Amino acid sequence: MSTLLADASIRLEKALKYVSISEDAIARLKHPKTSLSVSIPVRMDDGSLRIFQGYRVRYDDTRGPGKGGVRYHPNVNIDEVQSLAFWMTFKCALLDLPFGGAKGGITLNPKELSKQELERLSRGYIDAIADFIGPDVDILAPDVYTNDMIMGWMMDQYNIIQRKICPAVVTGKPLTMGGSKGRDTATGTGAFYVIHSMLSKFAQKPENTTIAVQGFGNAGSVVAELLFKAGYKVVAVSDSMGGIYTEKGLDIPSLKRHKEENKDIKTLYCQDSLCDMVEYQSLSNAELLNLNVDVLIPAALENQITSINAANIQAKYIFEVANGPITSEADAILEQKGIYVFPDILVNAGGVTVSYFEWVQNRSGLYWRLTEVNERLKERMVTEAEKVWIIAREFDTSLRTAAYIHAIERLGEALDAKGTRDYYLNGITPKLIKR
Ligand SMILES: NC(=O)C1=CN([C@@H]2O[C@H](COP(=O)(O)OP(=O)(O)OC[C@H]3O[C@@H](n4cnc5c(N)ncnc54)[C@H](O)[C@@H]3O)[C@@H](O)[C@H]2O)C=CC1
Ligand SMILES: O=C(O)CCC(=O)C(=O)O
Repeated sequence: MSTLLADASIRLEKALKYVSISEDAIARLKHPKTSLSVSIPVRMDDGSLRIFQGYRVRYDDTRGPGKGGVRYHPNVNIDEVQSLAFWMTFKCALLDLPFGGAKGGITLNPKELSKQELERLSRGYIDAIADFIGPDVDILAPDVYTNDMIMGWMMDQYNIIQRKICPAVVTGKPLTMGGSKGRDTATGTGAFYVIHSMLSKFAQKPENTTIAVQGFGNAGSVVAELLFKAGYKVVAVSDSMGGIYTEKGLDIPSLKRHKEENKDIKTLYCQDSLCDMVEYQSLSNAELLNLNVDVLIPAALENQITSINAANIQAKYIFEVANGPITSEADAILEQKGIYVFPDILVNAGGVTVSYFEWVQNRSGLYWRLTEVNERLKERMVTEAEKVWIIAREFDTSLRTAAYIHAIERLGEALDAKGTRDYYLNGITPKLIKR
């Protein structure tokens, strides 16, 4: 069984065949630059001491400081964090953001901790990694089961250690602490811009388009709501407890409100978890993936579509809002079936793009209106999606390979421009591999 990072690297290998890039740059792109593993002691509310395992990986920082979220989840491990940092590297290059790729995580189920325990843990994480982060070094942000409140604690802890105010060390903060308008909805909004513009290429009209969304958190619920408002028929959504389906289309704003009140999404339509089988059906996360819909949006976790279930997918288009929801083996099966897969490093890049805007605003001290943030976001997302589309047609590759080609060209150029000390010492020039 290959690791997640090994599987992620297969995408890099595929794209390398089409790109002029030096052997040195390729060698450097295959390994994370820094992988930090820390233990975080936390005093629990009952007086006991619990040690949590945390990570921060900086995969590459050639194009700028490391950038990436922090995940709190029971399955967090070093392989997952390295893969997520790998994806961040290519995502930032694809969107032409002046950042490298990084990611962090803590292995825990945050639902089992009190708010006070969560705050002590978040501050403890910053104590453990403070020497390895900073506005010009590596910048944090939210990811699965982390949010603006946690980002606020992290920024405050970093300020305490530095004895100065450093808002640009963390993005996705509360607005009152220097957060950007629109960061809370940026991942879903960016995904909506890509989906809407790409579906128009297939003359896919919103009112005739059925959509299923797996994952109803920060990313999934926002994209589902925007698609609903644009007239698309969102027929199924799910969260970690399972999902709900109706042929006539769900009322997404009501579902969102229901979920915000900490309720199971199924209970809006079903008194218990067993639904009235005529109009609404409850379904598992696995069943949602197999629905006969036009568009499938995985917006939860990685490895959801694998060699085991890829043959059952019926959607015509998949937009990856989650990071890494499809394995490389499944990619091949979906390609054979003629399914268009729009890759994570493009589709979910709205989050980091507005994080970049937040970092810029923190450093300039001048804050933007929401319309300004969203206009700039749309312009970047649609422009880079269009470039990916053109590259895929030019080289007759999948959209994923095209996205990697586009990102690697930018990364390779930066890696070679930087050079390495041995060139200066020996006068060697890097060998280019020509396509
Ligand atoms: N938050 C952000 O800015 C960004 C998030 N992403 C990616 O989007 C995905 C979702 O992240 P967020 O929405 O931020 O997280 P979140 O913590 O806000 O929501 C996660 C959602 O997934 C659901 N979920 C958890 N396990 C599940 C399972 N096994 N099956 C189905 N649903 C499940 C949860 O119930 C929740 O609704 C992740 O892959 C993340 O890396 C990507 C780019 C940026
Ligand atoms: O906003 C950011 O800096 C990173 C968001 C993130 O973790 C991701 O795109 O996967």
